[in-house]
Amino acid sequence: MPISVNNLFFSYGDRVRQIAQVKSQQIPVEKIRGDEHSLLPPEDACSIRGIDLDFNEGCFYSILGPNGCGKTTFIDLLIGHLRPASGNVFLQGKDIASLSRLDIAKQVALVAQNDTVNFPFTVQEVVMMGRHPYIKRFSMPSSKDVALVKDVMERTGVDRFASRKITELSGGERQRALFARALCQDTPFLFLDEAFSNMDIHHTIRLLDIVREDVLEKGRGVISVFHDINLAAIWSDILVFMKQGEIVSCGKTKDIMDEQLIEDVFHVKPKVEYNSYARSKQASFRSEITTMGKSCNE
Ligand SMILES: Nc1ncnc2c1ncn2[C@@H]1O[C@H](COP(=O)(O)OP(=O)(O)OP(=O)(O)O)[C@@H](O)[C@H]1O
Repeated sequence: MPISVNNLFFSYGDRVRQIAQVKSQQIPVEKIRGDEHSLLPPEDACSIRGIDLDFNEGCFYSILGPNGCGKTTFIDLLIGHLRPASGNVFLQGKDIASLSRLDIAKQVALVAQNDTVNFPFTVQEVVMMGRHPYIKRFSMPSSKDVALVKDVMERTGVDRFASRKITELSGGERQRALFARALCQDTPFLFLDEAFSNMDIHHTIRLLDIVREDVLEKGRGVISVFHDINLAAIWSDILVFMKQGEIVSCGKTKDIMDEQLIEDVFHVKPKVEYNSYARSKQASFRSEITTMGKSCNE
C-alpha cells in the first residue's frame, strides 16, 4: 500500500501565527510581524502548496530542490512530525493523523541530517533502539531482534565500532550508526533527509547500495532528500523536483532530467548527458571564472 498525499498545504507562517495569537491573546498578526524580532517567517516564506502524490513500496524516490523550498517540511508532513493545514497523508490506507507514534514507527523509519544522540550509549545499543517499536516494555530483545541487529551492523560496517560510545564518534561514523538503527526498524518505508551529508563517497555508495538492495529484495519504499543530483539520478527510480513548496516535475531520470529543468529549479547552467559508466544521465557543471578563457585545470 502506498503513502498517498492529497492536496497537502502547510505554512510555518500559519503555524507560528496560531501559536502567537493564542499566547498573545489574539493580538493581530500585523502587530506581531511589525516587530523586527518577530517569530513569524517572512510573508514569502515557503509553504507546502497543494501537493498530490503517491509513494509506492519497491521504489526509490529522490526529492531535489533548492535550499528552503520545503523538502524537509514535506518529509515531516509525510511521517506525521507536522500536521498539515489542510489535505491528508494516508499511510497504508489510514490517515496518519489517526495513527499513534508506535503505529507510525512500525511503518516508517527516518535518518535525518542532523540527528544526534546526546547520551553516551554504545553504538550497539543505539542500533538496537531501531527494534524498540517491536519490543514490549520491560522485555528483552528477542533472538530475531538480536540477529537482525547483528546482520545490519555487519552490512553497514558499523560492527567495527559496536562497543564505542556514540558521543565519541566522528560525524560520518555517527551518521552510519543512525542509518543502521533506521534499517533495524525494518519498516515498509525508509525516509532519508540528506542522510549522506556527513559521509565519504565510499560509505555513501555502500549505504546507497544497501538501500537499493532492500528496495529490490524487500520491496521497501525509499524517499530520500538529496542535494547531489547525480547520486540521486544513479540510485533512484523516480526524481521529484520541488520549488517554492510545489512539485514542478516528477518522473524517471531518463524522462525528466534535462538542462532546462535543472536551470529552472536551481538557476545554474548544467550540461546533461547519458553517462555509460554511471548507467544514468548525469549533470556536469563548470566555473565561469576563467583566465584568458581557460579554467584553472586547463
Ligand atoms: N521551525 C521552523 N519555523 C519557521 N519556519 C521554518 C521552520 N523550519 C523551516 N522553516 C522555513 O520553512 C521553509 C522550508 O524549510 P525546509 O527546511 O523544509 O527547506 P528545505 O528544502 O529542506 O531546505 P534545505 O535544502 O536548506 O535543507 C524555509 O523557508 C524555512 O525557513
